[in-house]
Amino acid sequence: MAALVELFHFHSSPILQRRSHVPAAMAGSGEDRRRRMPHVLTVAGSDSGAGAGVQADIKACGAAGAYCSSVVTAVTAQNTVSVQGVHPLPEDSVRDQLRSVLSDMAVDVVKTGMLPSPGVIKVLCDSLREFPVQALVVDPVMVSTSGDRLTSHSTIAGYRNELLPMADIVTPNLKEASALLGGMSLVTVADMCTAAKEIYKFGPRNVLLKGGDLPDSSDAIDVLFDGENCHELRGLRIKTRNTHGTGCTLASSIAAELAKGSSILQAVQAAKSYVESALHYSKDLAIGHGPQGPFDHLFRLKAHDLNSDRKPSFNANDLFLYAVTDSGMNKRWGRSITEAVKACLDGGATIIQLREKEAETRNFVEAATMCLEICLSYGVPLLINDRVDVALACNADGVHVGQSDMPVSMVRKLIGPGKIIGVSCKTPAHAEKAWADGADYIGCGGVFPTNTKANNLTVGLDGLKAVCLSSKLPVVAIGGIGAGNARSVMETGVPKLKGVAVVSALFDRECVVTETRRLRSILLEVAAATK
Ligand SMILES: Nc1ncnc2c1ncn2[C@@H]1O[C@H](COP(=O)(O)OP(=O)(O)OP(=O)(O)O)[C@@H](O)[C@H]1O
Ligand SMILES: Cc1ncc(CO)c(N)n1
Ligand SMILES: [Mg+2]
Repeated sequence: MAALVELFHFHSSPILQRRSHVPAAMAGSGEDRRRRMPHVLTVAGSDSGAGAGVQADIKACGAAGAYCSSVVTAVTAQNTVSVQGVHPLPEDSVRDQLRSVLSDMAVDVVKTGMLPSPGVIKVLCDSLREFPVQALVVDPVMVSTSGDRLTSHSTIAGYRNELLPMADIVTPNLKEASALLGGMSLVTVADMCTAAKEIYKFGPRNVLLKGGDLPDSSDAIDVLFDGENCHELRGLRIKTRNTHGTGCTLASSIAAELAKGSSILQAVQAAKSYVESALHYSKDLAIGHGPQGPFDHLFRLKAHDLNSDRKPSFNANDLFLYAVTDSGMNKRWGRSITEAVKACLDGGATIIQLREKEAETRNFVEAATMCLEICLSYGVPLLINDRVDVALACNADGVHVGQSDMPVSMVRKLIGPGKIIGVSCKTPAHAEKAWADGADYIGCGGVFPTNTKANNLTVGLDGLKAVCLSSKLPVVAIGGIGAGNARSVMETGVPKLKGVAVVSALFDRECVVTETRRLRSILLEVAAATK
């Protein structure tokens, strides 16, 4: 009876309150002032190929800045072709490992992967009752992507009846969700929401149904049901064969973010964006001969290496008043491109981008060469929109590309380490990728509706803030910005936001110098007020 009462009490308390609200890394008692690290314990199987399982978990947590201890439940022999063997460890060994870690090492979050038998599930649930943790993330591993079974049929009941009621979040893929629900077929996003709600009834506080294997979808769509709302989380689907271990990685990354103090939704979004970046970064990686390769969890270390070779000549403060030229507007007002550039420099623009969508290449290169000379005399960098060839030909200071232009990593290879690369981003995932690929800054927008760019999705001030908060690179806001609203943009006060980029507010006006001065004095006022 006592056990039952304890169990009931355990289930009804929000798990994130079980221990402390203070993120692990910040907690510190008077007696022990040693630095703490967010700590995830993974209870999972070993993957000899190291793309999934315990090995993936340790790397994913490491990449997120969390410590990861590991209780091994089984040793698998597997590679990029298939699973050749599964050797479950004795339940006593799993119990011993759990006790060793949980009794001593102040674990914040437990993440589970392969649990080979109902007995192991029982051992784990008992251990969690004895040593409560802040949160439990359950990845109900059942079948490998190669189709090999990683658990017995009888464990499905163990998941449903014992483990899921204790979980803060469970992360089935489509097949696992279907198995948990006795074979329900899942083909659409609407099916995924229905299934997530059904799985929620088993007792977990959140259900993340992963759509990595959703047929015919150009996006990677996951669905998060939190008991009230069904959030549809869309990411880019990266074209690669290197997706072995995405599920383990996602769950571990969620666990690490929870250990750092994030909410469930924040943790899931950060984890999804990390998986997307890692897949993108590793899409051409060649490890193994089978159909599904692993990816590089620690790509960020490499991104740092690549970027640390560079001596970036870029100063983020140059983004303060960013002028983007438009040939149509110049024509309308009867100005040459050099006249337009000189005028905005006189008004105090701090960086110039030539955006010439119609110009013939010969004329564009000539104009860019003249503009570069003018910019050099003002000590202001000149960037070229989209045309890497034109930037190279006139030796401009850099290039600005959009999401459908040449990928940043290729631009970097072509223009070399010393040049500036900017990239247009609408989402935190875009921003993450821009950084990993070696860009120098991000242009985020359209913040407001604009006529300069047709069919351009508006992200609003909230979208801008979200990108700035997640971005490791400096950001310039763009899209419908002018003297009337620049103040509201800069007053968002988000640290990475360095300035505004403008087109029509400068160039679709009678006097470019006057308009640039007007905007500059507004920006200076906000900067002075927020200092
Ligand atoms: N090609 C891809 N591009 C981007 N994201 C992907 C891709 N494939 C999977 N994902 C994402 O990776 C995460 C894991 O989902 P997935 O459905 O692949 O899990 P899984 O089948 O459990 O993985 P595994 O069993 O291989 O470890 C999800 O967030 C999913 O959207
Ligand atoms: C050990 C292990 N755990 C989980 C998975 C699922 O990807 C796998 N292939 N191997
Ligand atoms: Mg999986």
